[in-house]
Amino acid sequence: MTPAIEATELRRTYAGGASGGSGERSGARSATRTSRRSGRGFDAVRGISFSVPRGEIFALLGTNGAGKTSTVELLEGLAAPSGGTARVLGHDPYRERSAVRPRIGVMLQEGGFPSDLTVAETVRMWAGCTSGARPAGEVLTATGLAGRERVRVKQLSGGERRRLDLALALLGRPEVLFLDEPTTGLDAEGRRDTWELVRALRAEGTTVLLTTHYLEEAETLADRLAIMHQGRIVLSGTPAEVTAAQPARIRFTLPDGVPAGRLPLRLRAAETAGRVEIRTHALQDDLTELLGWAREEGVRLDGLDARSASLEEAFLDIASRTERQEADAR
Ligand SMILES: Nc1ncnc2c1ncn2[C@@H]1O[C@H](COP(=O)(O)OP(=O)(O)OP(=O)(O)O)[C@@H](O)[C@H]1O
Repeated sequence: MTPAIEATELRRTYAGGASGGSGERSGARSATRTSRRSGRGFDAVRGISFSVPRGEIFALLGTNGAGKTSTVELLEGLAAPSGGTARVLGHDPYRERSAVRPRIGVMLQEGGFPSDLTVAETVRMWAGCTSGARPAGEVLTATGLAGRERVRVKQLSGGERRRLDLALALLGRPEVLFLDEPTTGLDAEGRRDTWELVRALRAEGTTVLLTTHYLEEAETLADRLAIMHQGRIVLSGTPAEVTAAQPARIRFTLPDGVPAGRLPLRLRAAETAGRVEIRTHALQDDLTELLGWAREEGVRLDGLDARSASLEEAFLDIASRTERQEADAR
């Protein structure tokens, strides 16, 4: 079966470079810009490949300015790639827009509806442009906006506007749903409601591609994810695979008079003011060895804490590692 979404060596270059000219979105840091400028302009997306099977939730993560929105816009058919190919439901989303558009739902970062319209009017207007639209009540209930129909868009809170964005994206019963930072601005409850809704959509067979800055969101929601940094995918896989690539951590405090140098050699440890941290890819073996050593030596390991890496650690590690590599290259 053709994947719902397929990106192959996808590239996006903004003409004229990213020197703060008109039309440029904010978010890039100067170091990032320098390394991504080429003769043709600014390389926001630098040859990325991934595919999303039907019915899967796929999350694109990345630092600010990594190229997530630029990628999603190519897949939505809002711009033509500068290189490589994008396929959505087997079609080119830019050239075959009329075949793709009715089958996808798009929630942009900024909805930009007329702010004087009410919620009900906005949904009606949108439904008028959507073939086979769901009843307004259904999408408003699904997104927690039932009862807010008569409120003007300008009177909605930021979180309620995100919900309205989502309601509109759902109107056409999309087979593929693109969600660009769907829960930004939502409170904890709103975020959880959105997660439940996205899971329910997956259960109905909808494919979802989302971008997010909330690592917990990707960890709990995504079947697979990719982490972008400076226009490239630097790590991808299931949340478990991505975190497994990172070392686990064992931390404890040694009693006064027991230097970290007395630990078994295998447990290469970093000590700061008595607190020891061991980073390891063999958590069980190293923990067993450490506990055996402590027992034999009669040493108490205060505040002992052993844990696998989280997605957040994987993410931070990637960001700092690539920044170090860049600094070295400069
Ligand atoms: N129209 C444009 N012209 C020039 N540069 C642009 C334009 N749009 C985006 N960029 C630059 O391309 C890079 C990628 O931007 P993009 O918005 O895709 O990143 P992102 O990963 O979605 O970031 P964020 O998490 O901050 O939303 C950034 O450095 C941005 O400044």
